[in-house]
Amino acid sequence: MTTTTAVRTGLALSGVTLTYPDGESRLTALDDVELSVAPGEFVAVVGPSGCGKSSLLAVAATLLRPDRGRVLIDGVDAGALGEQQRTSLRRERLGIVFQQSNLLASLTAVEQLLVLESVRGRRPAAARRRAEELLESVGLAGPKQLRRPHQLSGGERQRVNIARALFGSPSVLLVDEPTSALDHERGAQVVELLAGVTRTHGTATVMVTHDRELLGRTDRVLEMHDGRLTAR
Ligand SMILES: Nc1ncnc2c1ncn2[C@@H]1O[C@H](COP(=O)(O)OP(=O)(O)OP(=O)(O)O)[C@@H](O)[C@H]1O
Repeated sequence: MTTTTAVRTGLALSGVTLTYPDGESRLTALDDVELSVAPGEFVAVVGPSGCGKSSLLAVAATLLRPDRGRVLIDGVDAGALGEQQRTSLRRERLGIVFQQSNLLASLTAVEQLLVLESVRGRRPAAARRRAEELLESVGLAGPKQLRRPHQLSGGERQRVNIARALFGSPSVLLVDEPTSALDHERGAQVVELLAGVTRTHGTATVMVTHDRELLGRTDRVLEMHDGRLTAR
């Protein structure tokens, strides 16, 4: 099955509950979570350590199956899909930016974007052009595109991460603590960039953070406490 025909409607979680084994009992990491993010909307989720933010992203990314509830990506119910179809859904519809910039040490910035290209089957020259344009759009132009991760700053590496997440034209962008390794000014620039790409690429963007000073550029802020999500 291919999911490419689905219309872009963004991300919707309804009644999502996730538990982990915890000795004899189970720990509830997500408790009846409702979340709906439209295309072009930038939503922040804040909350203390251990409240369930990473679990929320993992479920939204279809990497973890919830005990109960539904996860819809562009209206496609991830729970109804087999493993292979979920992998396709993820590849075609989701962009994920992790906390650590998990770039491959031996590859240049432009190669980080192209590394998955053989899977997608775009023509090499067109793919390279797109990679260069995307890197430029996140503020990495010219020779910096040919640098390896250790030759880039933390903020620049995070920009490569964001460009890489956008490479497959995702409709949902999931971002985990993108500023945790950055000082305030660079963190603010990365959030500004995420606000910009949300508009220009029309992604339904969810950013998890504990840095409350960076929330001014988001459309909506949700609070997470003990696995429960509420509007602020
Ligand atoms: N694989 C696991 N097995 C058991 N319990 C887990 C597992 N992963 C997370 N937890 C627990 O689930 C709860 C939510 O964890 P989660 O990592 O989602 O929180 P978080 O808000 O992302 O925390 P942080 O801000 O510290 O990264 C915590 O109590 C955590 O200890």
